[in-house]
Amino acid sequence: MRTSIATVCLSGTLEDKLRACAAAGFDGVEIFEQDLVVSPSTPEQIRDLAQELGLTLDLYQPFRDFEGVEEDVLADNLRRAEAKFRLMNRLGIDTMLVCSNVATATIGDDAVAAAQLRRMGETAARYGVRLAYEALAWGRYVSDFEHAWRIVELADHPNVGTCLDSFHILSRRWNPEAIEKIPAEKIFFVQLADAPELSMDVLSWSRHYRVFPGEGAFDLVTFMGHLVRSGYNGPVSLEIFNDVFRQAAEERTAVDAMRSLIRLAEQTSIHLQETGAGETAMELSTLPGVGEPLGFNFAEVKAGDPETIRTLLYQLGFTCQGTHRSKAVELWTQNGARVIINSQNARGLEPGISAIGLDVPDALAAASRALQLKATAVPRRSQANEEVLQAVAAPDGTEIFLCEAESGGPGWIREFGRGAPVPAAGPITAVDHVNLSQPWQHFDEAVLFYESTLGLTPRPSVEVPSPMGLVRSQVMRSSDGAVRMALNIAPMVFDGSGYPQHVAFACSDLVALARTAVARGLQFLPVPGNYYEDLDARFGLDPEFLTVLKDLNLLYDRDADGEFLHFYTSTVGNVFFEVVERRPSYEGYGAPNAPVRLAAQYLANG
Ligand SMILES: O=C(O)c1ccc(O)c(O)c1
Ligand SMILES: [Mg+2]
Repeated sequence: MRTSIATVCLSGTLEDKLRACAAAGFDGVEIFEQDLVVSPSTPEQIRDLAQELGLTLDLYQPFRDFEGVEEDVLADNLRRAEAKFRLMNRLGIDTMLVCSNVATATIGDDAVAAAQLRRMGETAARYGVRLAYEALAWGRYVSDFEHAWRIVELADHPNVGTCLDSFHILSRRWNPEAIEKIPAEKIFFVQLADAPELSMDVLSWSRHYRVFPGEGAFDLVTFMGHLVRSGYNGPVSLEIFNDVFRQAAEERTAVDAMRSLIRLAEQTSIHLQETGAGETAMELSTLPGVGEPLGFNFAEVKAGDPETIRTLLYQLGFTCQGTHRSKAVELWTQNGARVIINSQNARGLEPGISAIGLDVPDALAAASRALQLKATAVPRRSQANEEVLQAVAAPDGTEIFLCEAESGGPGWIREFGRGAPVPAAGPITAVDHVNLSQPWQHFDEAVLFYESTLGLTPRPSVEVPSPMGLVRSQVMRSSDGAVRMALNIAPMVFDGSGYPQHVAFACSDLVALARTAVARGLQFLPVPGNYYEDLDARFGLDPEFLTVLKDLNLLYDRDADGEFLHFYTSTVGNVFFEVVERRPSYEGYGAPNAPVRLAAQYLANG
């Protein structure tokens, strides 16, 4: 699959955009006219830069409001088109996108539109230019890709073909199956965009809310399946009009874009296999398949001064297993819950979650997959007598260690203390989930990253009101729930990196644990009295039980699967801990309690 991307997807100058696209690994780009018009570079300089960067210039776009017009308007449109053909010759671009007329068309007659496109095609042919006619979802007379194709068929000129854009097709709920009826050689170009389900006029939806494939609600895998079956083998190009991407760092957006295409190619390949497609012209590269993660191996907190984290863990019943042989790193455990406190090169650093270890079926395959999906490798030094661990960095900077579970505990434990696991009994059994906050502008990117690299499945996102604004929260989990990660939008007043994140531990007896913690001086996140009155009104709880909850600052929820008890510690630096008890198979996260937690933290942290 030849990958391409429209320059309109990115921020910066045209040169910045080209460099970012090349660095992210795209084969080519579509030049969006406005980017060229505002550039001080000559067309020849842009052509040379693209060549230097190894990028093909696949499309010049858009040419607007050409067809369905009166003869005098047509003459002017042809003059305008010819000027652009000359420009395209200087740029070395051979395909122009012509979108269906939205503004100046007065004649809703296919024969007229076709005849006019044919005349444009005749002129284009003299410059070696091909025209890719695209139905805009809000076109005056032409808004359906099958209609655009009928006009192209009527125009019957070798230089006139069609451009398919998944947004215009799927936003209007046109059936993409009909793509297979278009001869592949008449599909001159293909643009891909995803979008979230929104109810608004289609033009605003298209111009502001498009997202990369996999980040929205469209079924692009099925769309791609029809495209590949048609025999098309040209560029597959991302064309994403999105207000956020237009102001985000272009290098990062381009990587997010590339990741989405790599992932889509893999999914399409699997889909085609499953539906028995056989040989296709387009080759789709796949990735090492990795099973879902099997559990949390560890969570790591980095802290300049480890003392506050040590105290919290002790109060929660953890035991220190000792320090690492060669590094300023400590291991604290309680049954299957392992927390590493890392104070290497961390002078002055506030405590915060720095790494998560996951047990996966095949660590090397998982790391290779993540790297091919443009995760950043984490440079690590291992000594002769140490475990070699695979690690990649997520876009949010969290290091993800890909480990393999071993009976008797991970091998790396032997590098700590006296080398023998300290049996740490206690009601905490394991890490239940990890909650990572994301800067708002990178939320979709984070969801796509964790979904595509780790094989976690996103659950529907929820919005939690807080004194700092609405916090979007999305849980990603493995199907058996052994790995659960919640991604939260950090409210805008924070820069994301400094917004508290947390590790939640699973516990078999929360009340007993809370009592031990109180006795050891743990600072709980205080829960307001109003909450307990509301809880009683909602659930009609046994008064004695309600008193226990209230005295210990415990939160409670209940649904058809069971009951949920949990509490939060106070925040130190950028991290706090939660302890949860699922009775017996409650699957949620106490969503009704999330606003209470956020408001209490707002008050406590100022
Ligand atoms: O919004 C637009 O005008 C516009 C322009 C060119 C395209 O390819 C497109 O899909 C939309
Ligand atoms: Mg388009």
